[in-house]
Amino acid sequence: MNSVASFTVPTVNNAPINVEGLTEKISVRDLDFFYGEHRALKNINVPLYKGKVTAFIGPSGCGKSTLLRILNRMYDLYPNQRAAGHVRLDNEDILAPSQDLNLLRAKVGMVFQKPTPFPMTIYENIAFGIRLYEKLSKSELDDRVKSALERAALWNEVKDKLNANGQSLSGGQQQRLCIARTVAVRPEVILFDEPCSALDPISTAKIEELIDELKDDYTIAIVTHNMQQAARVSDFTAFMYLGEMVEFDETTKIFTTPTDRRTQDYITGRFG
Ligand SMILES: Nc1ncnc2c1ncn2[C@@H]1O[C@H](COP(=O)(O)OP(=O)(O)OP(=O)(O)O)[C@@H](O)[C@H]1O
Repeated sequence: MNSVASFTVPTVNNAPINVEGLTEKISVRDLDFFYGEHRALKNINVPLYKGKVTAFIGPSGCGKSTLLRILNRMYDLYPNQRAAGHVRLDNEDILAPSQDLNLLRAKVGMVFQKPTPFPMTIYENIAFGIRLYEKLSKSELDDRVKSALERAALWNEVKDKLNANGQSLSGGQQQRLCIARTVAVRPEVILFDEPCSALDPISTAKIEELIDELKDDYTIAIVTHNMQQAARVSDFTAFMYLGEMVEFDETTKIFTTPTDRRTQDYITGRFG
């Protein structure tokens, strides 16, 4: 963790501080995670900077998805899964038992590997989530649905068929629908877990463009196996190996002059 050293203590009295003008939106500190007895994450320390995209890379099984699923307490849905340590969102520990999970998941949205539209209309796919959190008038709801679809660069393709089933869209459109659904509840952080792995190159390019646009308003984390994608979309990159955070740094640094030999070997395709 040599190059990450300057990032590991960016708090003063538990308050986020600026590191070279950056604000930590999420601070992961001394985090362990267990599937039953299996310790899948070991002493993870990493910041997610506000308004930036952070990519998580590393060989299969190194713990990338596990880490992402902790950031909105998704693991809480499963027995025998346990996190220990600290994850602060705006300085509030989201691992605290008192954490309101609905509120947390409204603030920290997630887009999965496989597009997962609900078996309902395009309109309802978006409106459904909004209604869980807010009571809006019909016209306010219409406006919100429209702006979420615009934000996800899907409006022009679906504006004349909002009553069609969401599952009738192409894979790439379905993934943008899922992004619109996430954006519609106005989260502060968006987690992308290999969002393009089921998509063709054109749809992938659209999602990458979208991520680039979204980062102006959201803090973004993305798990990807695609090194070019990590290099293209992210500002910071975290390289994980066997449940450990090996190196975290600016993406340009990770891809040009990584500090750790294992990072170098991974990005040059020597393993993984
Ligand atoms: N539900 C589970 N029960 C038990 N162990 C699990 C479970 N999910 C993941 N693991 C283990 O935790 C470790 C980390 O898995 P995780 O899925 O987070 O890795 P990953 O880096 O996202 O992998 P991939 O790139 O293949 O998706 C692995 O050793 C995996 O076998």
